[in-house]
Amino acid sequence: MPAHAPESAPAAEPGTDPLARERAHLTASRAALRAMREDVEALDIRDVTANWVNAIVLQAQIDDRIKALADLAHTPLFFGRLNYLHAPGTELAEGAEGEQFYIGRRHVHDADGDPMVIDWRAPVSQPFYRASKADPQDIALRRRFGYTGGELTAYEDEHLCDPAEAAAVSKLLQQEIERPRVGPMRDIVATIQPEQDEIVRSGLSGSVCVQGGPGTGKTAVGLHRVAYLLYAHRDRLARTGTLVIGPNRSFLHYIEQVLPALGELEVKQATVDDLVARDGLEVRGTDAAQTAVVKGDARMAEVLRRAVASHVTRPAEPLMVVRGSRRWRVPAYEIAEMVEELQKRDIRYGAAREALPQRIAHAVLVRMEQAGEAPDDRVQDAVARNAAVKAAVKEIWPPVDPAKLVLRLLSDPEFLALHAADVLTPDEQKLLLWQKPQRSVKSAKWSAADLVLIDEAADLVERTPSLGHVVLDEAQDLSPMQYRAVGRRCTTGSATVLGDLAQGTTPWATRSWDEALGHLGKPRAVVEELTAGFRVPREVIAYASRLLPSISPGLAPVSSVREAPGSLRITETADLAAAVVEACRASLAHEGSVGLIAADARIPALADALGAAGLAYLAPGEETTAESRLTLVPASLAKGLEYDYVVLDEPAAIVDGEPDERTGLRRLYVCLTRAVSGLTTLHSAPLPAALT
Ligand SMILES: Nc1ncnc2c1ncn2[C@@H]1O[C@H](COP(=O)(O)OP(=O)(O)OP(=O)(O)O)[C@@H](O)[C@H]1O
Repeated sequence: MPAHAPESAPAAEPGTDPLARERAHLTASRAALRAMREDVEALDIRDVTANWVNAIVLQAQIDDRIKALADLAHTPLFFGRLNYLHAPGTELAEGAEGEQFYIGRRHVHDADGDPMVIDWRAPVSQPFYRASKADPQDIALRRRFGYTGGELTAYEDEHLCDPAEAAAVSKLLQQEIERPRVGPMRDIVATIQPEQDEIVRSGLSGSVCVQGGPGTGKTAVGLHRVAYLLYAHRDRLARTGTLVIGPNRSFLHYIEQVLPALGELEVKQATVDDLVARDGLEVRGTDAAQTAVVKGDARMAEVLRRAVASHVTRPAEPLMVVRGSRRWRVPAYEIAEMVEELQKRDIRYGAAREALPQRIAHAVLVRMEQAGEAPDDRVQDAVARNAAVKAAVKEIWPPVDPAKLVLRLLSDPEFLALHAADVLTPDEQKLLLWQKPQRSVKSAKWSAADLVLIDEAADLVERTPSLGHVVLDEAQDLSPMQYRAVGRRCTTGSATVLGDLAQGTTPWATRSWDEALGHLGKPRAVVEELTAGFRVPREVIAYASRLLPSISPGLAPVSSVREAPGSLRITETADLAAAVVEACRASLAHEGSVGLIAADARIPALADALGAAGLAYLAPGEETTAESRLTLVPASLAKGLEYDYVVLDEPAAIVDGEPDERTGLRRLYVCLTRAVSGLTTLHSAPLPAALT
């Protein structure tokens, strides 16, 4: 693959030097983008808006459009070029004229409407990511551009139909991966790999699950998939909405810039706890691991279903409805039939409760007609709202408050036993019950798992609205009940599930994707695997992979795309704190971000040591800047994050910080796989045996 990168760009005339020609196209594209923005800015909406509400809505849309058309100085407007052998869409006939397209983050056109830059998501851009020598997809030339600080400084060509040209690894891809990290996660549009692109562009109707080791690009792929789906199905998703779910705030903060950088401003982000949060209910309690496991077990859904359904009772008395001088009697058995029929239907408790008065009213109307009256719909509505009917419905099909229901299940052993018999063992029931029964919904010490139960109960009463697409990252840590909570938010939409079974660190961590997808309600989702690692250098991933046989025996190690000799250092030391401070200083001598990762319990001591040494540090989620590049990371928050250099403090303490050894080793695996350029492991206690 010929690469071209003049050290100092010669002042060549456009037309002679290819790089100068490309730069001229960049300048012209920038001017065209500016003109597009100015056109939008010049729009006068006074004549077209009928009222002030319209005007506000339209102006907001215009402002978003102006924002989306911003020319960001450090973001290349295009990063690739394709020369087609034939015009796309035409017959592949001899002599059909080829066309050339520049591929970039957004569509730019000139004053005549002709494209200067094509959106990376457009169908004609696809071969940029997928074409190969084996399958050139009608591409004669693929050109990748290299930028330095917003300047186009290099390009790299592949002649896909030239059998004489040897295939080679792209240097620009290598450089992009190794570019020092400062600030939040960035997009990978310029270098999406073929196997990643297949996931990014898979259709909206199907759900996809991606198993991939650390640094294989799962998060990146999930976010680019949302951007792609919004492009391909903009109207539908604008109506139904999209959501990205991540494990915690600092992770969400780390990824929050990626979609806006791709021009997508409307995607919501949340943790699972955010999804199930309810007004007025605070999480103030924690569960012991064993209890949380039972609360997160899918069998709880059956317990809740039975408990909700148990509120319906058989009518004991006939119903008397008085209208004017007439009395209408509906016998108990007839109401019982209505109740049974509603119970059999697949509708929510609340919807059935609303349907019952109408059924009763209908029975009354039939009697009126038999008596020679001619009642209309208004009469039926009036009967349905009649006080006697309302009272009967309240008795037979009372309203259920989801939080009160869960409060009762967790406080009242008899009520729990009634609904959990033959679902949960007596020991499991005991684990569920609060030591001290809680008195009110407001004052109860709800745990995170309790709120998931309340969410399930709420969905039994009233259907949860579904979004168009949900991306679920770090999915391996969810309990079955949490999968259900996510699943009911995409019942009519689709999901992208991302995770790594080896990184599961909760007591209920996912054992198999098939099982998890069943709980999510997407059993037919396709499971894809990503195996090429873009973050961790070969030496470091090989070291971390020694843990795989102990933590996830079936999984193959990640094969890193990068060789970085000297990237791994393991040192035993007597004075750990001093060695850690020194290692942080040494790492800071390099460009890029530095993460000091340690067992949660060791964080205060290390904070003191850094403070005493005059080393300023950030907490995860705080943005690294060129001035402030060191983050002190508790092991429990390291998941999903990455740093150019990682200093890892006392692996044994990280393992010991977890309730069991396997979880401890998994936590260690996560921590060992956060480094892009170098990992320094320091220990005074012996290293865990699985690592040596
Ligand atoms: N095709 C690519 N080109 C350039 N960089 C890439 C590519 N794919 C992934 N990366 C980079 O590799 C790093 C790891 O990606 P990402 O965080 O998405 O991996 P992950 O599989 O989610 O990792 P983890 O399991 O640790 O959460 C990121 O910096 C990402 O930008």
